[in-house]
Amino acid sequence: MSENSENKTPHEATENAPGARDHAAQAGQLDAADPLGAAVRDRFVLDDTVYLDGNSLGALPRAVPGRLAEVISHEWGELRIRSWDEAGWWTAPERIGDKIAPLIGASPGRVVVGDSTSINVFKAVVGGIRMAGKGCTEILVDATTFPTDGYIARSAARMTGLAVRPVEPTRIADEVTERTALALVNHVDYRTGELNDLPGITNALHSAGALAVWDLCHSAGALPVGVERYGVDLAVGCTYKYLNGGPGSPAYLYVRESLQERFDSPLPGWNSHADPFGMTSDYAAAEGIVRGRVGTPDILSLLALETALDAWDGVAVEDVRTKSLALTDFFLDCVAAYAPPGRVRSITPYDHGRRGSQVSLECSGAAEVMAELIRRGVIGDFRRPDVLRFGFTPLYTSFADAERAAWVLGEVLRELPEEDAAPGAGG
Ligand SMILES: Cc1ncc(COP(=O)(O)O)c(C=O)c1O
Ligand SMILES: Nc1c(O)cccc1C(=O)C[C@H](N)C(=O)O
Repeated sequence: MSENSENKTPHEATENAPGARDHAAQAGQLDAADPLGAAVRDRFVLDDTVYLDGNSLGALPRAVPGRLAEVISHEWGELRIRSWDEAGWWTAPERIGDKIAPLIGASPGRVVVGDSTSINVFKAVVGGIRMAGKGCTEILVDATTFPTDGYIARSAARMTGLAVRPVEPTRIADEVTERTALALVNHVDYRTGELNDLPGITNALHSAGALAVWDLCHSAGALPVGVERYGVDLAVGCTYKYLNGGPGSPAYLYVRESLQERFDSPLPGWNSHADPFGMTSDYAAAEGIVRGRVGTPDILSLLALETALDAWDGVAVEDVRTKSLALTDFFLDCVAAYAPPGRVRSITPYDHGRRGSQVSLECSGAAEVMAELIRRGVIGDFRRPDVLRFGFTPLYTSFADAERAAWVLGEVLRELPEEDAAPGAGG
């Protein structure tokens, strides 16, 4: 595999002869030796395109359509209202939370599934502020965050009378003060694929008396998170990326066990009530992670997610991480070999300790280049102004996919001369 990829950058490549597809044989060897390999890949519906957009929408697990058909025809069609009890609909948010828990390093009873990530950010930030000390006057927000977290955090701060200070993740340890209630940080940067230092940042926040709130959207299912091991206080994440739950599948909220009793949800809907069918006008929060619930769960999406998570049977997230790093190393090597020198530059760190499971390449005319890649069957995505994003989902991405994507990228870059590729074009 790429022993010295950390010293090599795509723009240093010198060999670009079209036809010198010299990494293809290596891809075959790596796939043959891959312990996740074809059997796990076969759990997904794939076609002959190279799908490198699982960091935005994961592929469809093969078992989901049949399960959904059964839920619709039997549980909804025949059992109807009885399914809330008889088919376990009512308890699905906690049950499926327990299925996600091991993937992020949590014990049972710490994760509840429901609502969107944006809504869970709101619950976590306001809930965190309500647990913070009286003298706190501000929250810190990852300056590079996916926008929704920033928008929600600013609104939450406005509602609670606190200030918001955007801080680069690497600066949080220096910027946190005794007046900081919490910091909201993305574990992996959606744009660059950079992995932020969750243990170090969490520790620094705790040393200053602040809570650590993590957005795991781009890390859960791609690498071990270790929420309990590192003492994370609150975390949120989506399930439609590396967890393959489907478009708009419900998100999750993690609350550290020792904080659950103090977790005062800003959205105390009836599903989080200690006695929801008491239908009383007074609110009494349920015990435990149930208090992270709001209203009626989105059962069809929830149950699709539950079956999607079966694709993890027998798979260790540590093995997924090993393959993810091998895939991204190999892709960077292939890009170095196949792309015309100087046309792309990786903005994803080469250092394994700082890399998530995607490779982002800065490229002039990126919108046009990605459109052409997609036309040729290589599906990544584009983020303005000039970033090509390639997400690697170790459960189903093969080394052959990585090689083919880099090869087609090389072809496209040779055919679209740089001067024709307007920087920042498209949206
Ligand atoms: C880091 C991060 N947070 C939040 C979101 C979005 O959350 P929601 O599912 O609420 O749209 C995304 C992606 O869409 C994301 O990448
Ligand atoms: N959630 C998405 C959607 O509903 C439509 C299109 C894309 C998305 C995404 O997830 C974007 C993604 N979070 C990103 O990293 O850019």
